[in-house]
Amino acid sequence: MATKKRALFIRVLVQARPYWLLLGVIVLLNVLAVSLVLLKPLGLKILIDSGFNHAPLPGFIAGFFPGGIDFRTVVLLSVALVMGIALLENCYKLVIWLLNTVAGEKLVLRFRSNLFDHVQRLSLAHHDNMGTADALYRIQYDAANIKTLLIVNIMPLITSSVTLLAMLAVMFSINATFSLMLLGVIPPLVLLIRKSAAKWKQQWNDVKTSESNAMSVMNEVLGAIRIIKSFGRESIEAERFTDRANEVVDGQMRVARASAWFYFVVGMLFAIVTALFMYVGAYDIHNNRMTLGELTIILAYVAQIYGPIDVITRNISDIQSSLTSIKRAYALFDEPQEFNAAVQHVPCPAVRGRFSLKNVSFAYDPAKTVLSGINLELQPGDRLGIIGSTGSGKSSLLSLLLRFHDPSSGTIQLDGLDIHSIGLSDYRNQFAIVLQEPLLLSTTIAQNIAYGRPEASREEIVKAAKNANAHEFIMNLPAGYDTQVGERGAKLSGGERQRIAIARAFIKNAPILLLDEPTSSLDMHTEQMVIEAIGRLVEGRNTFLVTHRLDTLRLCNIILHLEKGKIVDVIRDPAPSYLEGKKALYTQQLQL
Ligand SMILES: Nc1ncnc2c1ncn2[C@@H]1O[C@H](COP(=O)(O)OP(=O)(O)OP(=O)(O)O)[C@@H](O)[C@H]1O
Repeated sequence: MATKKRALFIRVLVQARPYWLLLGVIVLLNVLAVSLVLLKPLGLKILIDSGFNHAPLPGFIAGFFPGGIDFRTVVLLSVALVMGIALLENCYKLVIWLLNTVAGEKLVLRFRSNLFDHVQRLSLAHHDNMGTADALYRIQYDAANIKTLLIVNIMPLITSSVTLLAMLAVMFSINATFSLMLLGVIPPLVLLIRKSAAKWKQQWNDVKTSESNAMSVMNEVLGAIRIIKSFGRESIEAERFTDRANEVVDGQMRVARASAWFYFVVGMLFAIVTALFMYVGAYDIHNNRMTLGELTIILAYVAQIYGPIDVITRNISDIQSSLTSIKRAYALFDEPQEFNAAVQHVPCPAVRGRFSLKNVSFAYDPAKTVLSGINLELQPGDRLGIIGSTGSGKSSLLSLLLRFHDPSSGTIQLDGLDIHSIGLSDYRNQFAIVLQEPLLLSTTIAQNIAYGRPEASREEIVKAAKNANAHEFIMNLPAGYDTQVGERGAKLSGGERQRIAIARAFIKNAPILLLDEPTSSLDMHTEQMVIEAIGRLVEGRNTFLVTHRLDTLRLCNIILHLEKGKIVDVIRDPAPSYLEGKKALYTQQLQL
């Protein structure tokens, strides 16, 4: 195993640490179960040798019958041995199967949970770049390969290796020539299995591709059925589907032919070995070099030996593909989290709200500056309205305040402390946010409102909803506060979702408020209700409000105008004429 693979394997073992004992028990049971496999033909051997040919019983059984044994007892003993071994073997299988399931599922659960937890803590820049599908695939499918590797690949590999070695050892003790002959068959058999496995894999992939081609024809046709009908193309599309479906049949036939040939060759190989052993064995028995019972054991092992060889060969190559998937899952683990645990952070002191931005610049991509040279001083209780045309950097400024991203240069201070020196979750806890598209979770209205403070009482939830002008519509819903909002709040209107988001901000009671276009997707009537609720919410809190609606700006005492990432002006306590001027400018821009 290359060094990298070995390092990865060690990482997997460390990840599996809480289950080492369980995995150890499974290995032990598997190895013990091998002795039962070996003992399987013993009953038959005793029946043949001691029942019919009057040979003495094997030493470890003879001790139980000091006075000798009659034919009837030998028969009963053989039958009892066959039954007893089968019973034990199946009990073992049952226990091992259950333990494998417990260990496998727990391994996956722990790995997935750790990975999920880690992914949530990756920077927003990472999520923006990678998207969600890739992370989802790695957590859902790649991580599950930890079970495949340890339980499906390695456990059977250990068991089969021990079984194979033990069978060869027993055979060797009975007849060295036979075991050496069998050893000679193993290398070509391994080669044959490896070559065939690679070929089958490719053929199965081809079958899957043909199947998905046939499916896509169906999908396309049923999705565009009106056009198909209007052009009268039904028969041609049916032919197109049949052509693709025929490729599936051809592919399946190729797999079937290859498998049939493989099993024919393997079957013949073992028939030749069995015939050879019978031929040589017959003379050995005739010349008293071996008993018939011993030959029976050897032939039984020959019949069983293909299983372990097959398992070992296939699993060695499957381990490679499991490790490749696990590597992808670990690659996600190795992405640095946004919070650097190595840096000592101070707890956030009680927020007074003095924000100071000094020469702050920022770029998502070094080639394009989004904010540059931002200088701003805010006093406790200030309500800052941020305006500017689309793409001017308003939301990016909020992202910097929330530490979703870090400035490329410059500093942001809160009450004299660099915000990067404050513990991240402690810092973010000082904020409540309301976005243009509020994100609700698929639980009840009450749980959504109490999201930032799950311990809130029902009275507090109702009070927050009343403050957010939401109580009335909530009470009109069939289950009131216990109504399920559906995925992302799909069962509620935009205005209702927004008021829930405002209630959520009320209940969090954070000293700093960020609002990003909270009213821009609402109709006029709803907007008025939301503005009224926001008016109550901003009282006594440091507020950053991004908006295109200049009416909403009347709630603010400072206006910051951004264009192309730079400050155009910052006006404290603007006169109504200033706002009117900005309104005129915006109307002009919109007309353009
Ligand atoms: N995650 C991102 N990655 C790269 N570029 C981004 C990202 N988010 C925004 N930008 C770019 O940064 C610039 C500023 O975007 P930002 O969203 O801050 O503007 P905005 O003033 O809030 O615009 P709008 O009013 O349309 O919401 C834009 O050019 C935008 O394309």
